[in-house]
Amino acid sequence: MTAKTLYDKLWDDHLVKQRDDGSCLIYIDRQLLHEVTSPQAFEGLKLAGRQPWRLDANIATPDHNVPTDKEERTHGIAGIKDETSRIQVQTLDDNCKEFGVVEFDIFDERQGIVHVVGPEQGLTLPGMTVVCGDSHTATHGAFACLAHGIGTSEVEHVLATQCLVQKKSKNMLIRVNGQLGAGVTAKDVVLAIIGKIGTAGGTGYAIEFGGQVFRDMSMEGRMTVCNMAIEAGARVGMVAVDEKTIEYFRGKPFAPKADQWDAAVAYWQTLVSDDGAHFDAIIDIDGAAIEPQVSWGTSPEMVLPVTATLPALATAADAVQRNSWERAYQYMGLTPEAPVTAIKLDRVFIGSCTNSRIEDLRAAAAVIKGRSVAASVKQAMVVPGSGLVKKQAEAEGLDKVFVAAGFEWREPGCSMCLAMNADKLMSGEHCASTSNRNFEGRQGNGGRTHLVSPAMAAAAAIAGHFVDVRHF
Ligand SMILES: CC(C)[C@H](C(=O)O)[C@@H](O)C(=O)O
Ligand code: SF4
Repeated sequence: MTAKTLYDKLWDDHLVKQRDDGSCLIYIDRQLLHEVTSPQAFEGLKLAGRQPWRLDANIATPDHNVPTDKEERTHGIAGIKDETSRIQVQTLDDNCKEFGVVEFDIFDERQGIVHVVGPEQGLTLPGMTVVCGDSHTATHGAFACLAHGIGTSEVEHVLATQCLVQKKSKNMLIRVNGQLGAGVTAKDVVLAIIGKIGTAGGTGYAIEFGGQVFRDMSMEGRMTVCNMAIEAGARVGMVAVDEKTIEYFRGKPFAPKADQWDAAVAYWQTLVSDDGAHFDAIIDIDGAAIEPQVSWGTSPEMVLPVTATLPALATAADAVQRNSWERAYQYMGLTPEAPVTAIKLDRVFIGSCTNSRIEDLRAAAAVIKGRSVAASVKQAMVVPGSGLVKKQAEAEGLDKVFVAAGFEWREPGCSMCLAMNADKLMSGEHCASTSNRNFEGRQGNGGRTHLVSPAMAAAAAIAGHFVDVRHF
């Protein structure tokens, strides 16, 4: 039997049909739905007079447009001020009721960002194909799933047929060897990877993250890394199953129970790349050399260790890079060769599907405890990824740590990760953000995003500028 990669196994286990031109039909086990990319899909079903092919494979929750302000939130959908946002969330509610799709609605404590909610509920399980009309679906690959984002017409296709037309990607292995230093987290690992391979480095590949650093990493950390596989150009990021993966799902509401649990675990344990499996590309990185990272520009690959100075234009690899750096400097209002630690912050955002899980909030709170947000920082906010993360954090008293330091403690949603709700940057403002995208206007028109880990964002909030959290 030929040795297979994890990706090959997941692919082969779901392949329904392959055509001569290489296009394939794969079976989809789970579809997650949110309010932004599902309305036309449901509309398409209605027009064609179709029903979902396998209703219980779908699950929905509103996340992008929901207000995170406590007072606004008490009014439910009616509390959403922006009309388009309100209609989207209402439409998701209506469609779920009409078709019978289970929805964690705005009042449900299980509501949250789809990529936080899926694993938390055990709706995402090892070995599944998971899709969502959302590019950060790669997050679920942390559980050895074949998970990727799809477009709205594909959302409709999956609703109607439970299948998807796909072409197989090539296999890439990114190994981060050795051990991370203290204060260096999963977010720093993935930013360092993107800094090295670039935002096109993974194009055409399904990336498996391997090596000691990922074996040592928590499931939350693995999700953070896979979440940003898309920012490295790949649609898919994965980590092989180990004991941690299996333990994560024990007792989760939608995870298999009793006899089915043992059978599932037996299958899950096969979800690793075989010895000698062929990878089309292998990249090795020394984990010990990774420092806390800060993005300085308008692409995740414009990223540096916190100890660095911003690049001189003369060091650009070519004219294309020089131009993009020049433009980024202009947009970000920064000067070449200035130290990263000289970047001052107007706002701090701890949240998003990259870093809003309990471990992220604990890491931020550990830095913040007993300290206060700098007077020069206009707003610092913590937005838990789901109602259950919020509840857990409150049970641990983390909310009190945040509030005592001057942070706002918000309701779950995508929030300031993207300017689709009331949480936005003003033009020219610099934000230390634990999210995953930093292109122009991402967090609000003219807003300037710096991608960092929760611990680095927390330290920046206290200091008012970036600081090396390892010595803070
Ligand atoms: C709105 C949605 C389609 C989008 C995505 O696909 O990723 C959003 O979640 C994002 O992060 O930009
Ligand atoms: S938190 Fe941000 S990246 Fe994640 S799904 Fe929401 S908008 Fe997209």
